[in-house]
Amino acid sequence: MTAPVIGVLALQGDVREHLTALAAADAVAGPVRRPEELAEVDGLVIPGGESTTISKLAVLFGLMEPLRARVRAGMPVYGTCAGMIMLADKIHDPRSGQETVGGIDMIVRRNAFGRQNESFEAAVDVRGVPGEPVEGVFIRAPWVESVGASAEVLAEHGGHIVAVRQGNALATSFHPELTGDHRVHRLFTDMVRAYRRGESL
Ligand SMILES: NC(=O)CC[C@H](N)C(=O)O
Repeated sequence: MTAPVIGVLALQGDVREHLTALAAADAVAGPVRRPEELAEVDGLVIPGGESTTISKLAVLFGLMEPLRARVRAGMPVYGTCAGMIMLADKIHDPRSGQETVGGIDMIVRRNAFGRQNESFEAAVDVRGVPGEPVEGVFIRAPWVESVGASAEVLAEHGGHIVAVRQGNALATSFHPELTGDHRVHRLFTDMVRAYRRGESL
């Protein structure tokens, strides 16, 4: 079977790092900015960045509804940090009025680990990633306050949930695309390969 085609939502954020990591995990990777580009990919990464900006631009570019539709229809999607926030059915701070794509029954708290200058790295054991713990890079990172019954917690740090999967949707508070360790991207590309084979996720 040919390599899976995986898009990176390229509205704002660390798009290039994800493109590199996906290519290293044997996917054909390209940026997605328009609904027609979204229609052509087998899976999508939503990068880290600023989730309020990504959300506003997704609405502006006419991508929010197509994104929701494809995630609902089963397309594999992986969100890091701001991308994790985009995949949350609910954001903790209801004042924000920030729209999300949703897909994971979880409540996410933005900037929960503190400000930019409180960013840190920590070893994180991620279920489904074989071998050594993953080096987790946390940059103004969210954590997950709570998950619903259908969401599976894959990792915790300091008593807080930092990685979650629900069927076709995967999310991490941290940024594996910044470390040169592509095991989490490999986990995701394996999900995309399974989806292309018609397996249910
Ligand atoms: N590194 C990141 O993606 C930070 C996420 C950012 N704090 C947000 O709320 O969007």
